[in-house]
Amino acid sequence: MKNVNKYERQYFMPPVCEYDWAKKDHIEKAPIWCSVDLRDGNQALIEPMSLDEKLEFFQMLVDIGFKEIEVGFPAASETEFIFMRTLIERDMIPDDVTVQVLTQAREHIIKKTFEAVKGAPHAVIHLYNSTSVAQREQVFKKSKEQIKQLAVDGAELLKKLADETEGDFSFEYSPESFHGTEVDYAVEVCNAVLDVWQPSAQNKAIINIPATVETAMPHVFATQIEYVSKNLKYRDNVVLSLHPHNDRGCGVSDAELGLLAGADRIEGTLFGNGERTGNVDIITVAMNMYSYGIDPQLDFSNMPHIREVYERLTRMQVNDRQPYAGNLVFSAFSGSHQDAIAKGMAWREEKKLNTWTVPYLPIDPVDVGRTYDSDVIRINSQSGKGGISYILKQNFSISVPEKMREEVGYAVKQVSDEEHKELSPQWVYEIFEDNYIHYTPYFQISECHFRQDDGIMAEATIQYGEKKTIVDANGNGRLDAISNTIKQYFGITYELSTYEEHALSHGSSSKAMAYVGITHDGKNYWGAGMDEDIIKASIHALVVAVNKLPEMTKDDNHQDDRLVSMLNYIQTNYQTVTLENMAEQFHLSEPYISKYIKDKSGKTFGEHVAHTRMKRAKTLLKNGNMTVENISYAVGYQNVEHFNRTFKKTFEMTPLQYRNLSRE
Ligand SMILES: CC(=O)SCCNC(=O)CCNC(=O)[C@H](O)C(C)(C)COP(=O)(O)OP(=O)(O)OC[C@H]1O[C@@H](n2cnc3c(N)ncnc32)[C@H](O)[C@@H]1OP(=O)(O)O
Ligand SMILES: CC(C)C(=O)C(=O)O
Repeated sequence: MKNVNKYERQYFMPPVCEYDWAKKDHIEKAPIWCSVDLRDGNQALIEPMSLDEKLEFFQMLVDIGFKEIEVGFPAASETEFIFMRTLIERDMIPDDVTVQVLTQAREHIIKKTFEAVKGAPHAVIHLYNSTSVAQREQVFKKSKEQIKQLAVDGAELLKKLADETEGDFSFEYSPESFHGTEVDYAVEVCNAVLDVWQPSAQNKAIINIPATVETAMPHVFATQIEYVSKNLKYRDNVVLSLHPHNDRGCGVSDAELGLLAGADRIEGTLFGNGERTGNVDIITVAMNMYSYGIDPQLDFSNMPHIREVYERLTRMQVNDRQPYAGNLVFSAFSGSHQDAIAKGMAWREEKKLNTWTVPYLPIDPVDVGRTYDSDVIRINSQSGKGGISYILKQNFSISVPEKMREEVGYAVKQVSDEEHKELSPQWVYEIFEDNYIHYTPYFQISECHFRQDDGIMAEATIQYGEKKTIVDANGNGRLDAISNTIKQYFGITYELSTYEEHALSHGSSSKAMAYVGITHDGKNYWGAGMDEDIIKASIHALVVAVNKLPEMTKDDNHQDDRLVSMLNYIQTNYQTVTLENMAEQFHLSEPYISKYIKDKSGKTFGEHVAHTRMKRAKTLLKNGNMTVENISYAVGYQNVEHFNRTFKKTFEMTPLQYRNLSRE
């Protein structure tokens, strides 16, 4: 950065530096909050708010619990003036709320301001003038004495007009551009203004220290504020207020350290709207206190609503990472965070904790109107088994067995990695379903009967392609007996290593969920089943797991190499495959291929093609960036109607219904 020599520090340390503020480790109580959204926030908008918009915003501030609201700069524009008049004339200011208006230290502006506040039940008239070296020299071209006199003249006029105007008024003074002002001089000007106003216990004055342009580090600001607090006259009758901006990105720290240093009041805005980088974000300061167990006396429990109103009326956008309010601020995508959150939530439930200690979540998202389901654990390629299992459990009541989680995790992550997409809970569920429930089996058990006979005797109908064989075997339980029929029939070995089941309470269904893990050659293979009948669910899970054994996919006796090649050919060429080009590829006749596939796999050539195309179409639909027509062509259907019908038949819904479901 070659221009660095152009810059030098633009702030002053106080003549005496004390650091009592540094000995305090927390803020003890909520300050007086003053929202300046309708003034400082509004003056910084590309398009300032209209009268109706200001009225709606005002109401929201009242609902949040603000007791002091700077409603505008009435001398600035007709809208500002009328807004103030409307609040008074329509009696819209609640008894416990004080409105505040800003004015420069110029006679005609002050007079116009008093016209605006005439009849106010109670209003603060906020006077400001810049005291900084730069503005004394460059803007006002006045000496220190003359600038002080400008403030004093303004203060006197305020006092005079307040006496003459109907209504109840108190005063605030800001030495604007405080950071560019010698600290003792700023205090001198404030004290001169206070000498005019003579604040009392019944009629306190507000001295507001603005970090108009934030040029100092927060600890410097705190040290300055401690000096101001200790050197202001009438201190007991003065409310010391801060008005931090955020040019260095430290507005919140300025406010917090300034409160430790003796300030009583904070002026700021929602979401930090305001000039340039904005004013201090009151939500963050308040919620930081909340996270320490201090009631901020402001209600942000419906943050999504506050955010919606704010975005609509200001036409600003709340950043995804905005503390306590952004879309992503409670979301964990990464595996270790998700794992810790899921365990922390389980711990909390198990121990019935009242205090919040869940790792990675500074506050309970529910307290600001967010939900665990859609906000906290979100799945992409950075996610892990803990988070993925949490999603399946929270959204679909699927409790993946501990030992199965890693494999499920990798299956889900892989899809996100390949698609470069976040996966919705519905998508995660479908991956689980495709891999463990709807896994296309080479064999099935189409029927089975049990009888008590030295343990359990199972009689299973094993269906392989068109062929059905009834096999008997004993076992020490029903699943074990069925497993033995399979082992016996196929001549394979494996160990039934995990079996878990639970009821599925999701939605209106009352199904049972079963998970089976088998071990073969030191490797685990998993399947899951869902059925009203728990034994059917268990058998299904077992059959899926066994179908995944390498023996079942490689052994010539059971899995024809030629069939595998044909099915692979269909999978790879699903867009264009026909019996004709398969016949050419395999040097066989079309009718032969057709019959061969049906006999060996139990499904027709057309069903295999449609199934593969539909699976691909489903992925493309979920990606959301292609039209249904284009997807239809992409997966090999020239006729969109035909595509729609096939999709509906396969998934019992139209492509559009599916797309909408995936977005939810
Ligand atoms: C840091 C802050 O946010 S301060 C608040 C800033 N907000 C706004 O300015 C928004 C509303 N402002 C306005 O609508 C207009 O500026 C008005 C109506 C207040 C004044 O309008 P105008 O007089 O037409 O213009 P402008 O603001 O440029 O006036 C500048 C003059 O005011 C003087 N001035 C500026 N601020 C002050 C002040 N606080 N006290 C006394 N004089 C001041 C300037 O020195 C300059 O004086 P000059 O005429 O001798 O050169
Ligand atoms: C008028 C004052 C308080 C102000 O807005 C500022 O200095 O930022």
